[in-house]
Amino acid sequence: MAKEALSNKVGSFPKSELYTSFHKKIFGQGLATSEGQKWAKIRKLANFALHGENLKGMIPEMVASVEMMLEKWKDCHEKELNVYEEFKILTSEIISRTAFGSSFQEGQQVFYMISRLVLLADRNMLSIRLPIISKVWRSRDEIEAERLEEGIVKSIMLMVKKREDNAKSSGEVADGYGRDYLGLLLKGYHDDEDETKKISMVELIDECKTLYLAGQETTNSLLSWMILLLSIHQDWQDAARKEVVDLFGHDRTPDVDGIARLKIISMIISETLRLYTPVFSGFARETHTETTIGKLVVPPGVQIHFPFMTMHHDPEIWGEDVDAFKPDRFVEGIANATNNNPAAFMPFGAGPHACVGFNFATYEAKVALAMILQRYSFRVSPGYVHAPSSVSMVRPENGVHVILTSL
Ligand code: HEM
Repeated sequence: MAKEALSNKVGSFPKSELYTSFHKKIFGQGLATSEGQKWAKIRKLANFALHGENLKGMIPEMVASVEMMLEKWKDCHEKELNVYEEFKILTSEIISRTAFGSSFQEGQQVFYMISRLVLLADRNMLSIRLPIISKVWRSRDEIEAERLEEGIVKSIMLMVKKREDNAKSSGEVADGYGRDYLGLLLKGYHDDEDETKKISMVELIDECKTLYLAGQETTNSLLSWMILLLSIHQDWQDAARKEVVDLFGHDRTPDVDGIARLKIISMIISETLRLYTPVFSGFARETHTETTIGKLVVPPGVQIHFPFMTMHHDPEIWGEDVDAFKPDRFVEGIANATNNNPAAFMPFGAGPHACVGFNFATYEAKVALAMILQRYSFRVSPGYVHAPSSVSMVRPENGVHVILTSL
């Protein structure tokens, strides 16, 4: 039923209005929250930017970002490291470089401001706004959120201006904006020939915000939980390392062909996404007319939520060992792992709004994990305290502390 509703073939389950003014400030009218023509226009662009040859072309940037992180780890032999904080910088660096031709350092303020907005949104999820009073009085959080929003817009505008100036000085305005996401958005913004492709500055800014958030927090969560699970399950860590070393040795960097052959790591990624589903629940959808879903007749005005995490922990689908880390449940594919119910596994959502960064995230996780396994073994630090929390994503509240051993 969840898949049917998310597939939304007849347009019966559009996304609901965002919960609070805080969420509106985070996502604006970006890809993750828009519908119809507006969504289709940007989705086409994002598909082009994040798939195929463009995606393959991003692998050297992913590798370079991981190398930067590993360079810092050189003095960490037998020391404790909070990989959650390390991956926060890594995933920010990767999305900054690949989508915006920038760097973590340059985008640092935007990342910080977006994370702060996410915290405020979570804190105010259930706060009630009184219609008249809220017009004249704003809470401290609302005032801070407004300042943050202004700051984010300002920083993105600076990045946009820099790219426009570069294009002008190169003399190639049409193609000089670049082929990354920012370049494609700017081309759309300056497109005077085709009204259907034209993008407004507000849309452009909302898309940048969406990608800064969606492209960073999610993969950070995946990588952190994966390292934790492999620290606990040393047999799987050894198996994954063997696979990597057989393919790339201890110092050859991962390439496209090799990445496609990382079967054990693919299984580990799936099992991690099942146990610690970063996006634990999709955006709510809402019926606008009476709609039939499966055998259910849903009246108009009903909000539908998609608890991906709960679906991934249903013993009827996954068996009695549902809570155990068993990557080999995916060895024969998703249909086999889900007792012939593949729609029960949807860490990246389903239907037209399914994650546009699915391949990007998978490449990123494989490249990072492979390069770490080539150089280090790792085990859980005695200082680690297990505290998964769900502030926007399923994240480790106290970080993931491991002890690294150089190989
Ligand atoms: C492990 C990593 C990731 C997970 C688990 C994940 C999960 C998801 C899920 C479940 C959705 C659908 C939400 C819904 O339908 O309500 C989604 C949508 C989206 N994701 Fe991801 N995501 C990940 C990484 C990324 C990355 C790296 C990017 C960008 C580079 C990205 C960009 C987006 C965007 C823009 C959407 C909205 C798509 C649309 O509505 O058309 N995601 N993601």
